[in-house]
Amino acid sequence: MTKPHFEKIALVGIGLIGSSLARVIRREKLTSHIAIATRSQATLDEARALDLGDSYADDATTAVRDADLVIVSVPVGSSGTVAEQIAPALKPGAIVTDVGSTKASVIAQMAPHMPEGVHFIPGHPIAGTEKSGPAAGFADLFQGRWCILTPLPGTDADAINRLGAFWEACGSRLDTMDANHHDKVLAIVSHLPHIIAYNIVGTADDLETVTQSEVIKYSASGFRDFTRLAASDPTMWRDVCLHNKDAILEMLARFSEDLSSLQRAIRWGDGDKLFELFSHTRAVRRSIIEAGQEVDLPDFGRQAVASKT
Ligand SMILES: NC(=O)C1=CN([C@@H]2O[C@H](COP(=O)(O)OP(=O)(O)OC[C@H]3O[C@@H](n4cnc5c(N)ncnc54)[C@H](O)[C@@H]3O)[C@@H](O)[C@H]2O)C=CC1
Ligand SMILES: O=C(O)C(=O)Cc1ccc(O)cc1
Repeated sequence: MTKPHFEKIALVGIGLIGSSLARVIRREKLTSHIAIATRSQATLDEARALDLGDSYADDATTAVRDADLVIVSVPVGSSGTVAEQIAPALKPGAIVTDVGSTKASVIAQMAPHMPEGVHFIPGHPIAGTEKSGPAAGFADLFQGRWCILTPLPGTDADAINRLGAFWEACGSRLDTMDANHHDKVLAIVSHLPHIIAYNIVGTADDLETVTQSEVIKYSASGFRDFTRLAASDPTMWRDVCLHNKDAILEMLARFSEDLSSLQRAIRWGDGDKLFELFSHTRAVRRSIIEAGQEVDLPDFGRQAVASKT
C-alpha cells in the first residue's frame, strides 16, 4: 500500500498513544501539520516542550478545524464529550478515528455526534505499555503490532483504505472486525489479564503475612510481571472496566469457573489434572511463538523469547 499523506492531522489527547502517533507521523512524513489538543494545560506545555506538533490548543475544536484526519486518543469514558466538542468544527470529508481499548461503547458515544459527510472509523492499536503521558510515547510503539478497525456498516471503502494505509505506514498490521466481537476478544486477551494483575497485586498487598518488604524482596518472580500490568493508568483502566462491562463480566464468570476447577484439583491432589492443564498452556505459548507472534508479547515476554527460554 502506498504511504498516505494528510494535509493536516489533529491529535486530540497527547498521552502515551497520542504522543507515539505524533512521533511516528513526523518520522514517516504523513502530514504537513500536526495539531495537538488536550484538556490539561500542563500536558499541553509538556507536549510543546517535547516538540511533538506544529500547533497546540487547549480546546479540541480549534485543533480539528480543517483537519483531514482526526485521531481521538483519550480515556474511553471521555470519547462522547470529545465527539460533542469537535463535531461543529469537523471538515466535510474528514476521517475521524479513535484508539480506545473498547469499541461498542466508543461507537455509542461518538457516532451520534458525527456530522453527515464525515467518515467515522473506530480503531484500536493493540500496542501499549503500563506508562502514560506525552513523555512515555515512542515512534516504534506500533511496529509489527496489530491495529483493529471496527467500521460501521455503510462506511466509505476509500476512507477505510486510507485509514488502513495510515496505520500500515505507522508500522501496524491491520485487521477489521465487528465492534462487539472486538470487545469479547479483547476482554479475554487484554482486559482480564489487567484485572487479574490489579487483583493479585492488591491481594498480596493486603495479606498480613506478606509484609510490604517481602513483596518487594521476592518480587523478582512471576509476581513482578503482574506488578508491571498493575502499574497501568487507573483512569484508563477504570474506563475500560466500565465501558466493556458485559464482555468482561462474561469472561470473568468463565475464568472463575475454571479457577474453581483448578482449586478443586489442588484440594484433592489431582496431579494428573494439574499436569494436563499446565502442559496444555505451555503448548499454547509455544504455538504463539512458533506462529511468529512474539512481537505481540510485552517487554518481559520479548526478552524471554529472545533468550529462547
Ligand atoms: N496505554 C495503552 O497501553 C493503550 C491505550 N489505548 C487507549 O488509548 C487511549 C489513550 O490512552 P493513553 O494514551 O495510554 O492515555 P494517557 O493517560 O497517556 O493519555 C490520555 C490523554 O487524554 C487527555 N484527555 C483526557 N480527557 C480528555 C478530554 N476530555 N479532552 C481532551 N483530552 C483529554 C489527557 O490529557 C492525556 O493527554 C485510551 O482510550 C486507551 O484505552 C489503546 C492501546 C494501548
Ligand atoms: O502493556 C501491556 O502489556 C498491554 O497490554 C498494553 C495494552 C493496553 C491496552 C490496550 O488496549 C492495548 C495494549
